[in-house]
Amino acid sequence: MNQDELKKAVGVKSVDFIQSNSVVGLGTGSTVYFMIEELGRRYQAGEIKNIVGVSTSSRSQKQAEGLGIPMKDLNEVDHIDLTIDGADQIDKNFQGIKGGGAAHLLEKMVATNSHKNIWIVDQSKMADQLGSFPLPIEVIPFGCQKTFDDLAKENLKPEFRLDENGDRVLTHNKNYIIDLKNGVIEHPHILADWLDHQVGIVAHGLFLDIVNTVVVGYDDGPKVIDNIR
Ligand SMILES: O=C(CO)[C@H](O)[C@H](O)COP(=O)(O)O
Repeated sequence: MNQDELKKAVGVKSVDFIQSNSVVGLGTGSTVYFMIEELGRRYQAGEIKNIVGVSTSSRSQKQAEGLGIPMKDLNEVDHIDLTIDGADQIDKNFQGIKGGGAAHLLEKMVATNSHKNIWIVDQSKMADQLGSFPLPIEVIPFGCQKTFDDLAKENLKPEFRLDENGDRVLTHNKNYIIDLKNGVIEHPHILADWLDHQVGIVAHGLFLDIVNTVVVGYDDGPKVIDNIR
């Protein structure tokens, strides 16, 4: 199977976890795309009824609305039953890096307001340790060079993320993304704690102790790893 087929297989499989009468967080990315397509299909067929979606990006919002899935803002729901999202890297302790699509602030807010979180990934995302995927940091534009310098002083090898025109990528909230390219992250909790305390950083892509179930796409089919925490 090619990578897209693996992504589709896990996206479709993960919809088995969505129950009728529930509030569902919809992640962002090319793997989640397949999940939303399948959710829309089952919703239209009446196989899943009475759900409300909460999206993590305008892309997912538009896709879900186009499929007729009722959507609400995070402010309009008192809880989310389950969020299904992609990930950029998952280590052997099921800690993750997210934000490759620059949506990790909204994704983290939705994930931390969810009773349960499922990540859907193809096999290439599984790693022993985090870090070969650069760690995305969302920073406010005001004073961002100071924030950048602080990250550089810690030897975290920061680089502003640029688009195809060479302009700084803007997030949903009109912030910038800095990717940290310092390689293997030996102590994710220590780094996350430090980043959480830097003024000017809005959100980092370390998603620690969040996921409950991972669905991994392998050539012989999706494997569900459940009851992680
Ligand atoms: O964190 C994310 C967006 O901010 C995505 O979930 C992550 O980048 C995975 O995307 P894809 O399924 O396209 O590989």
